[in-house]
Amino acid sequence: MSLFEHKISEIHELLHKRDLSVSDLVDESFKRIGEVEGKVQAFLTLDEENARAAAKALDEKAVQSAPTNKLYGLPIGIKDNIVTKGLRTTAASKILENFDPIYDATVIQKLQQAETVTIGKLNMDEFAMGSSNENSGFKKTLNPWNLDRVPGGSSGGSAASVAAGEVLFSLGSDTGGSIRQPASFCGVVGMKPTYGLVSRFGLIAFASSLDQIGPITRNVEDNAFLLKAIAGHDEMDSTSANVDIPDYIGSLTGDIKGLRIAVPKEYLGEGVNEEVRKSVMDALVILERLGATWEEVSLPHSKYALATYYLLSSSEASANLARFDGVRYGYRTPNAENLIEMYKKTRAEGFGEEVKRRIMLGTFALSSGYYDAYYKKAQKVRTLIKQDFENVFEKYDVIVGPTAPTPAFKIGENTTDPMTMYANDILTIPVNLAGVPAISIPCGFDKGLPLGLQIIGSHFNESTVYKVAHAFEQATDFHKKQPEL
Ligand SMILES: NC(=O)C[C@H](N)C(=O)O
Repeated sequence: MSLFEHKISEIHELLHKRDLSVSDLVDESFKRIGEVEGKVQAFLTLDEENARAAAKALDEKAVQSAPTNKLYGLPIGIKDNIVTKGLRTTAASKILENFDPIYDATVIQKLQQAETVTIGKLNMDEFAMGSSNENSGFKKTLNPWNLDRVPGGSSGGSAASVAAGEVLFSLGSDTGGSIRQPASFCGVVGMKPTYGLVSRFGLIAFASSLDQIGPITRNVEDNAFLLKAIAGHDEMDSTSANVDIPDYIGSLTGDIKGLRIAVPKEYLGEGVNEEVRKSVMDALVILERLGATWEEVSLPHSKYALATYYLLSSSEASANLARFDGVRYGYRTPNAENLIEMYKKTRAEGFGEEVKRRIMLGTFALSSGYYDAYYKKAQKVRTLIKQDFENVFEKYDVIVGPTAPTPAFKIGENTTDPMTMYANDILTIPVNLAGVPAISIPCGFDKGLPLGLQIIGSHFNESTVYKVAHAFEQATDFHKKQPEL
């Protein structure tokens, strides 16, 4: 059995009793990477030398006093759009191929305080634009459950590395489903926190009003530990919320008797695969057995979510990505005659197809004459979508449905028409537009491919989301299955 099949609390216990060292954990990580990385391709950069040095230093420290910090010495992988000082950070884009940040993101500083060990940086869709990792500027990560399938995206490397046992846990980011959909495809637990709960300082911006960093783990308890470590107010992020961070672990105990679940009819309708629908219905039976009740509800504006998201996120991307101009960061074309040509060629050569598509879409939506018809209208619809959620949460504690309409699709299956790729986000996007928290946890399999259950909470109510997720996990075995690699 791999060390990483243990929960954080169990590993901590072993470290505390000195039955295990941090170097053992880091060895385990690199041993596994040596065995499976050739197949899975989850990492863009490995940081072996520093990871081993950090492990040694932590082991020496532990001789003086036994570690009390729960995350002490645990090997973590970081999505490559989160900046790490001196460690190459590319956002999977050629335009940042050789970019070494000069500072650490706030979440990285927090992990340093928690004394985790960074193993490396994980593959993703370029600038987080995509649902399959096929838009990475460097390579395709494959699904550990079936190497012909995508791992999901954009945090595909983050989900695949955890599922493959290369790291104990990872950080991803979620703008329209980028943590939850890959978690669903790879059979792991992924949490998109409430907008504002986790600092975005040092997250390479895609769509600033939607982006959130969150944890990907093998089980719900570990996820709660990691979120607790990275959440909290940060004056470096003006949208960071000043709220108390509850004891998520404490909230896992206790039952879900009397809990009221809403199941949106829009989330089980046309386009949702039969096995996916069945796994959600079976999950509801289990939740009922645990004492919860459920009713069908409507989120009537869901049908506008996809269009709203792709308008707003592309508009924000068109503004955010203006900074990649060959002057300030990264790549600069070697063959330009003048400044304007330098800008044009740098961006034409540095960005991939999907990124260019979104910049053009967003620039169009923001341009004078179209702004009111597209951008402004989308902002209004976003408010209606948010209100849909608020209405449901007046009467219900959580909303439950599938994470994605299908299990992991085949590599190349959705690449010819961007719309089919965008449609994969249909069940995750409304959550980002509303700013509420949601988790994906394993809830079944379809022909050997994992399926995810999405549990959505009201603003800053991660505790209730975790409690329901944990109760379901304790009553099922889906999270215990491992991919054979
Ligand atoms: N970034 C995300 O959350 C993923 C989404 N599929 C997108 O391409 O925008």
